[in-house]
Amino acid sequence: MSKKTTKIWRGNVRDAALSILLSVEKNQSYSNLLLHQTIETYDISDQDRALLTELTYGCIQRKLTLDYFLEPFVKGKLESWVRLLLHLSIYQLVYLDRIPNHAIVHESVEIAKKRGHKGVAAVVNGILRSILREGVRSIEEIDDENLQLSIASSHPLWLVERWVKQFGYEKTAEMVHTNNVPPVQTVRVNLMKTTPDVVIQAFQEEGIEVEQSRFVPECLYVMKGSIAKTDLFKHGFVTIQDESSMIPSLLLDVEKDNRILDMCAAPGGKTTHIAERLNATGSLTSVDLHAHKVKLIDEQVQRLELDNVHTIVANSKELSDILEEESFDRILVDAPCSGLGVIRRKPDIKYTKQASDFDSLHVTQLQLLDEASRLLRPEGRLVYSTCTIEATENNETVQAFLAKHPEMELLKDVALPESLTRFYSDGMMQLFPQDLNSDGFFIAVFRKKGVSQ
Ligand SMILES: C[S@@+](CC[C@H](N)C(=O)[O-])C[C@H]1O[C@@H](n2cnc3c(N)ncnc32)[C@H](O)[C@@H]1O
Repeated sequence: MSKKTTKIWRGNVRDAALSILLSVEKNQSYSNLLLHQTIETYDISDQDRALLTELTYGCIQRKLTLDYFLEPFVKGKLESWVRLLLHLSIYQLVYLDRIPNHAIVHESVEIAKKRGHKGVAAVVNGILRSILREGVRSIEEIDDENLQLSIASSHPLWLVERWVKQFGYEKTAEMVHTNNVPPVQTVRVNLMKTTPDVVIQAFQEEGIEVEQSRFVPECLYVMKGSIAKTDLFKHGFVTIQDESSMIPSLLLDVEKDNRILDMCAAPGGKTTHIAERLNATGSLTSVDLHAHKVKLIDEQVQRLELDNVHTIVANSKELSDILEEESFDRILVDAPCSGLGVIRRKPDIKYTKQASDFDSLHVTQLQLLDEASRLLRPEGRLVYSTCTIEATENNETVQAFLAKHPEMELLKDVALPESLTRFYSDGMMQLFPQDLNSDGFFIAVFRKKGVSQ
């Protein structure tokens, strides 16, 4: 079976979804970025965008389950695009009930003809008709508990086994199932300009339903409506940000005249949050390695009308070459990490990470923390955060850092909203996606001991 053409089939949602799935499979880009590009190139109508998103994310999220359903019906080897086309069809047959079965089969056969030839179309037709006749096999018949969880939730077995060892079966099961549930959008209210009550009222008048979080006071859940095109967003009253990502800035305990450093700042979610909590007399230096990413911080700073942020393009592992040692009251290291806490937003991550990635990230994270300890003044506070739940990058990075830096200690008592205190213990906070229904996150809070100690 050979591929005949990849010419764009304008307006065709399923062909568009297939082209995204193929690019993700070839590691060409992340699904969320491809989705935006494909909506443009395929000229997908407004009403079909939600279906395109659902098909794309659904097939990536359920890849291993779909393969498990497909396998008994396949004789011989299938080309990647044919297998992904069958995933797309099985996904619709099993998980969506608004599209009639005959329409699903018909459309898949048409795509097979267009991308391949009549022979491929006959194979696709035959497999789908057999599935309709016989049904898909049960996952419950898998004996091994971890393998069953891996197939049911479509997370690679090695990750499931690793997490069961680290967190136990129940926590892992809750986490992998939550990873397949779409997140609720959250926004952060810019406290420098307004209050949550005023924003809730203003959104209500525009027909947008939001609810205030009981965890982070400036966080609102968007229950109905879209935020990105509202005036409140354009004029900097709110920022779209996951709730977990708001917590590191709370834990930084910003005081009005602080000199603050954000060492891994782009695209600026936490930097702008810190700046919103800082008085005009305080200052915030925000650093990132990449110029194009620093531009994104500048854009957000401008939108939010913040005038206390100074951005720098630099390697934060070498910042003491350009910034004065022991000169910052607060430092945030929101480190590069494996991102295993954000699988709900970027489902492709779970198939591409390897254990060796955790080790190399651990080294980078330690180098960044080393530099942070040089730049922090005695009695200053350092917050370390990642959006992963992987121990190598979290607890183990913290322990290795403490072992090397006797001048640093974990802060056991911190001010937090009451509803969050149960997640904080011994200077650290590990959030799973199921805890606040938000990203999986890790945060550690350090203090540099005073000169007399
Ligand atoms: C987790 S992201 C930061 C997210 C950001 N704090 C926010 O809330 O929007 C990590 C960032 O670290 C940056 N980074 C990675 N290595 C770096 C280095 N050596 N020096 C400075 N920035 C680095 C990456 O470019 C990336 O933007």
